[in-house]
Amino acid sequence: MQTSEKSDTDIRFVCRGTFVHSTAEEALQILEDALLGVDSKGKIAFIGEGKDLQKLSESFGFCSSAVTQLRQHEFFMPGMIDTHIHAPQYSYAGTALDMPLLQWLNTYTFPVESRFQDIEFAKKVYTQVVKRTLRNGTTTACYFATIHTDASLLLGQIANDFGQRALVGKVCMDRNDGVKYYRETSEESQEETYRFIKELLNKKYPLVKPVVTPRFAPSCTETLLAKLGEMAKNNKLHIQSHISENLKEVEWVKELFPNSESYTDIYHKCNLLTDKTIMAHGCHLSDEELVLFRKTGAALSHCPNSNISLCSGVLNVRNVLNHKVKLGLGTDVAGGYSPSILDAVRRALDSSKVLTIQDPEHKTLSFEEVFRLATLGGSQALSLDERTGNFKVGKDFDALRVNVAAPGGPIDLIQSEKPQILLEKFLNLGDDRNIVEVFVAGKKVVPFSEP
Ligand SMILES: O=c1[nH]c(=O)c2nc[nH]c2[nH]1
Ligand SMILES: [Zn+2]
Repeated sequence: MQTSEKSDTDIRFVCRGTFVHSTAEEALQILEDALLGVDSKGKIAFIGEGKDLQKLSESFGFCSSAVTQLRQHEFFMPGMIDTHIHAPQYSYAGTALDMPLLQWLNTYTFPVESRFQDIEFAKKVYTQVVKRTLRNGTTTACYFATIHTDASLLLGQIANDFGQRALVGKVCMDRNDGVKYYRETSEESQEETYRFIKELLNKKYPLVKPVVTPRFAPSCTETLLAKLGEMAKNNKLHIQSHISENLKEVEWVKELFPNSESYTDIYHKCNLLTDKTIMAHGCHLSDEELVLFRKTGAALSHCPNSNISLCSGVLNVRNVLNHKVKLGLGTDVAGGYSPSILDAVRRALDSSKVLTIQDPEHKTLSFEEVFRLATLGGSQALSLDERTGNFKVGKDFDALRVNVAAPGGPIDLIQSEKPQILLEKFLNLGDDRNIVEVFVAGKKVVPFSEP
């Protein structure tokens, strides 16, 4: 039994049933007939066994009749973590997947992102993306916005209003020869990033924080990258960017930064690789670069839908894990066409199988391992694992109540199944119809409450 030190914590609610989650030791730990109590601050106060109901209700002072009992085919799992998503690109998700990265950015992405100076358009898209991801079980999202400070602040406000845990980044880019009207001067980028961070922190949103966001090395001069590194260091901020997604991009980076040893070295020299850094993709990183990630504590976001959709490459997740680099999953909307981390789970499994087809020695990822990437792995990658990622006393209760046999849902259960099979079916076949409730920091955020 796990309990918090103080037994006089006010209990907000208690649930009883099956809980599945990951730990450092076990990719899948199943707690059957467990009792989990959430305190008035939204934190997990205790996790015990159903048979100890009486004892727990006495020491924590809750009424045993007020316990919510999960039904058959239901379980709780930790909320899923999207470690890389472009909120503005949700406006064209599901389209524009017919060209490689660099052309794709110039043809679709930059023209669309430039529209977000229109705050009404931003409000519409950002409300939709926050609602859609929450419904799909994303309790934490690490968002790229655009270069527009006020619209980026609005994204933070909308995530806060709907109760999603989020890191939000105002995008920085002081070079863009492809689409010249979508870029800032270096001074603007620095000043506006400073304003963005200050204003967002001043809001004191409990779950929404800023993240320093150079788009990627080709969009930024070395001067800007170094200034952003300094800003992140002085204010102990999160950092996000892209790295080694596509081979043409890697070649281009070599031309733009001839004095750097590698793509990773550029970010490293500018103080942008820290234990609060998350870099998307990394499909073409060398082992030496992975060693540098490990040394600095920087993390990778694996975005398999995007990597396949834009024909960028296939990340060897097994190799990343063997290098002990922190790793989470990302949808990378809209290079990835799906806003659901369940889709990222499936594409990660498919990608791993493709690697096994190419090399039978490759050790395919199991669904349990990918489940861990979608939850605990994501929280570690974002350095938020003190707060979220699994069910541990003292962490926030970020959770999905899953009903595998939800009426009208996509899964037909022929017979009663063990929790491990229920989870596997949900990961492979489930969708938002199976996610009957979503909790963030102990607050029910789905179904949405009436305004
Ligand atoms: O998948 C991606 N999406 C983007 O918007 C982007 N910008 C730089 N590199 C990128 N990769
Ligand atoms: Zn991206």
